Amino acid sequence: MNIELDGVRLRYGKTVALDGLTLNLPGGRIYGLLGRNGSGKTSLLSLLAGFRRPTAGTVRVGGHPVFENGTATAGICLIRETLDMAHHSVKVKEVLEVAENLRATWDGDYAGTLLEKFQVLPGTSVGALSRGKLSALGVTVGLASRTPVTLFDESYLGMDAPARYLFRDEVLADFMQHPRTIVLATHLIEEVAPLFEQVVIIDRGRLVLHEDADDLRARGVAVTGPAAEVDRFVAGLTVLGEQQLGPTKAVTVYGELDDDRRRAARERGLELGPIALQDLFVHLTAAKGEPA
Ligand SMILES: Nc1ncnc2c1ncn2[C@@H]1O[C@H](COP(=O)(O)OP(=O)(O)OP(=O)(O)O)[C@@H](O)[C@H]1O
Repeated sequence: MNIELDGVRLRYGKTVALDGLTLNLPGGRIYGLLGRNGSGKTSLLSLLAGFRRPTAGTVRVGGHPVFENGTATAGICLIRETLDMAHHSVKVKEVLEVAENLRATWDGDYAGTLLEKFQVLPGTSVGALSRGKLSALGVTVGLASRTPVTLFDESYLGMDAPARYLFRDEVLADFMQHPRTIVLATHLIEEVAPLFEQVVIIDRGRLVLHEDADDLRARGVAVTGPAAEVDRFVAGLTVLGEQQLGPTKAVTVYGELDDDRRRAARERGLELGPIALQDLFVHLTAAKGEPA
């Protein structure tokens, strides 16, 4: 299901959270939504879920405006860091029952399997869950809803590393079986970056880029080899970071290398490798005076 934003502006009183955002996200893909603190990610996802009305511009999902449109929002599931809907006395199994009643696409067996994998007991009350287990319940609801548009807003914060890896693997496996539009807003970029087909970066409410993840990765390169050779090779390039271990140095640079430069690197015994998406993100969103 396609997501389309046209000239979207969102204000909270005097604060402009989103400022003229125009974006077209074709359906059936996994998107990474990246942005620094306060850049507008949660605001954007709230608009997509129909929780808020844009101050200006249009938000359409599957071709339809979403605000106050129950038919459209039935196919959209937003999972935030904490479960919005659950009072602390409600039991886990009751949360799943509510989700089942809300979503025609709900898969109860899959929800049960996920709870087992995340080791969350159905009889536990929500208030008794640890932060990580609460997040696990949230992502269980998000995945088992199988809504055509599923939005995860930092929903796995608080989960330990094995649980986060489980979440990542489940997103991929379930997406392959049941393709849909998934948007993941995250600060743990490298952990989930392998999932992203396309990346959207926003900063101060404005679009910085919307690009294929592979094209974005190709915007930078890691150069590794003998320190002196590496220094000579990267002279004049935009260096994002460097690490040295004994005589070997690894430098990440911003900018694509043409074939001649790549050949020259090989002739000097230098290795060229992919750069972390997180390094590019830091560079592209660095404020004046910050390391980029
Ligand atoms: N309910 C609100 N009332 C007033 N201002 C708000 C409200 N919600 C968000 N804002 C402001 O809107 C801007 C965007 O916030 P938003 O929560 O969308 O950013 P974010 O990218 O999700 O941030 P983070 O990564 O820190 O969660 C910020 O300046 C924030 O202070």
